[in-house]
Amino acid sequence: MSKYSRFWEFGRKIICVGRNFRAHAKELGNEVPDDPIIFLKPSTAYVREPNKIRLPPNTNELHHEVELGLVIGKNGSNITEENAMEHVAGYCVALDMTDRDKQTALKKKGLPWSLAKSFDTSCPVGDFLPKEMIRNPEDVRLWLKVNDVMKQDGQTDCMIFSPSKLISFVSGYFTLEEGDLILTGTPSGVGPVSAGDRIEAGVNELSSIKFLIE
Ligand SMILES: CC(=O)CC(=O)C(=O)O
Ligand SMILES: [Mg+2]
Repeated sequence: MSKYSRFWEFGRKIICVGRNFRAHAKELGNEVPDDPIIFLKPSTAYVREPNKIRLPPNTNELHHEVELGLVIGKNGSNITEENAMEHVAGYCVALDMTDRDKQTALKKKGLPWSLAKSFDTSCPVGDFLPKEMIRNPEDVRLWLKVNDVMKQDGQTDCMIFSPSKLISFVSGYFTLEEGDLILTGTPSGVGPVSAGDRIEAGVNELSSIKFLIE
């Protein structure tokens, strides 16, 4: 068993990348960024099956975003793109649950997105997938169904910034530590979920998660 098989218990950083897929930036009317857009979630955002995703306070529009998670296995700062993958212990399927209404209101005021993105249970995660299980993280299918209807189905080769580029960029600002998780952005098809809905999501056919909205 890998040291990282319960990476969410390390209590480390969850570093998230926004607008890393052109089609998703376009569907929300956002510009395609010149540099990665980065935000953080606290470790209290983690939730695992069979626990449920809770609606944040006063939400009108909770959105699902399926993402590929990179689990960091080696500390480092100022990591080069060439060496970046040496710092990855493995992968997981993750959701970046987002209070879209709140995010839109905060964006209009030029304020940080934390309340919209970082609430308890905003980061459901699947099992740890050791690095050997995904030979090329730039060739992975990310999919998500709500109540058995496919809503997101994208390939990581459509990422604007590759996993290596993201690790190199982020590590120039934050020292990456063992057990950190990087969420690499969502493909298009994000949309609302309500109490009682069932989300199922996965990477390829390798790993899938099922969560109920409370
Ligand atoms: C607009 C967003 O919420 C950005 C984001 O999280 C993404 O994955 O893209
Ligand atoms: Mg996201």
